[in-house]
Order: sequence, then structure tokens, then C-alpha cells
Amino acid sequence: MAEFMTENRNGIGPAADEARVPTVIADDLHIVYRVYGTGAGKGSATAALNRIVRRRPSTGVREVHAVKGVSFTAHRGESIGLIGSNGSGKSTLLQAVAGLLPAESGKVYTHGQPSLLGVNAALMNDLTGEKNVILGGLAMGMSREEVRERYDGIVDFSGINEKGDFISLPMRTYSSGMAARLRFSIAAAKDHDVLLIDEALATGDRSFQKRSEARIRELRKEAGTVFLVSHNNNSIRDTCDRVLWLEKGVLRMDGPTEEVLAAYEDFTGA
Ligand SMILES: Nc1ncnc2c1ncn2[C@@H]1O[C@H](COP(=O)(O)OP(=O)(O)OP(=O)(O)O)[C@@H](O)[C@H]1O
Repeated sequence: MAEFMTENRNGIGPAADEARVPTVIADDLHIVYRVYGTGAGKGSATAALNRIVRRRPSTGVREVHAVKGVSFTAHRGESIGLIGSNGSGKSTLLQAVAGLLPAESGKVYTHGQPSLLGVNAALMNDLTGEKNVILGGLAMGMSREEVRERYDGIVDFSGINEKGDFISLPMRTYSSGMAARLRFSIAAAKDHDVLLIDEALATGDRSFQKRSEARIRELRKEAGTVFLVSHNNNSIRDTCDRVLWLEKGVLRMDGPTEEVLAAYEDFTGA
């Protein structure tokens, strides 16, 4: 890994690079999804039954090459935005950094345990918000004592109780925005080595977004690295100092937020 630590892909000189601690290194990373049973026109139940009866293998494996040779080095204290058109590979890259998707080739190195905070982060719908706060805290490695100490802070931050005592109701009674806010609040209660956020900010209302942006800035100060996937350029502008722009799985640009956003806005005509 040492050889990657001096690598300079962010326009920063080797001396400055050495002083900084790398937290995530992606080295020529390729991610390929395989979708089985996609033989054109052969997806019907009758066709499947015929194949089973004749003991023929299922037709067609379609490969989706979602991330193509991406390399970058992230450092402690950085907040990095991931931008790009729909389907450009942002969520896939985030999941690979979180260790949830295997690399087809290339490698991801991480310092510490990355935590993925996405709109799909698993909370239990049938349990109350209160129980989910406790379980979520324990699942992130907090002690019972720490969870107890931070419980009120998490609930206040989420704003779930602003419109009544929702925290004692099952999560299935929450709107999607409320659920996303609670997820963010649980995850943000802990100092993460590497915090990966997928569109979480887009789901809350404006005042919650402001609070989350402030919390992301704090997390950065507390020496973590934050990755944020968002289609909202203003959220990226407010929170990130560096941006990776993916297009069709390829890392098209990696640099300071304003430079990359300007090029991206040119590209999208925004
Ligand atoms: N589970 C999956 N199986 C097969 N293909 C997938 C799967 N998930 C994503 N893909 C494909 O991988 C590519 C990248 O998808 P990904 O979700 O990473 O893009 P994205 O940049 O996050 O998109 P968006 O901005 O729309 O959320 C797309 O072509 C998508 O169709």
C-alpha cells in the first residue's frame, strides 16, 4: 500500500501528500454486475419451464460494467462529492468503498471501517424509531452507555418529534423523508473514519439539509473522510472541497469543487 500513498492524482505536491493520511485508495477499480437469465424474448415462465424440463442452462448472462478503472486517493479531513449523470456508477463506487461489492479487478484500500449511510441503510420498519436508534447505535459499534448518552441528541437532530411523539411509533408510519432523517441522525452521531452518504441530504427538507451540512463539516473536522453522492450541486458546493465526476463508469475529472462543478455544469448545460 505504501507505493500508493505518494501517488498524486489531486494536483497536490508529494510533500503535502505525505503529510496527509490516506483513508481510501481506489486503484484501477473495475466493478461488473452480472444479471442472469436475460435471454432476449425468453423470459416467460413457459420458456423457463421448457429449459428446466430439457435440462438446459438458463440463457443469457448480461454484464454491466458499472465502474471502469477508477483510481483516486482520499485523505483524512477531506469531504468528497461524487457527481455524474444517472447510471454513471456513483452508488456502485460508494458500495465498493463500503466493501459491499467485490471488485472485478483492481483494489480498494480503506483505513478504518467505512460506514455507508444511504437511503437504503437497513433500519427495521416494524420497530419504533426509539428501538432503531438503539439498535443502529449498537450496530455502529457504540457501547450501551454511549447510545444512552447520545440518544436525546440523535432524536433532537432528526427533528422526528417536532410534530408529535413519532419516535415511539414504528418506522413504517414515517414518511420517507422522516425515515431518511432518522438514518442520517443515527449515523452522524458517531465519528466515522470514512462516512459514505448516498443522496441522504436530498431527502430531508431545507432546514434538515442545513443541519446535515453543518454536521458533515463537523465530522470532517473530527478527522474523518466524507463521501457524498448527490445530484444537488448546491449541497456538493456547500459541503465538499473536492469532487470526483463519473461518466459511464469512468472517472472524468477529480479536483477542487468549483473547477469540477463548472465543467460538469458546462457538460449538462445547467
Ligand atoms: N444491482 C444491479 N444489477 C445490475 N446492474 C446494476 C445494478 N445496480 C446498478 N446497475 C447498473 O450499473 C450502472 C451504474 O449504476 P449506479 O446506480 O452506480 O449509478 P448512479 O451514478 O448511482 O446513478 P443514479 O444517479 O441514477 O443514482 C447502471 O448502468 C446501472 O444500470
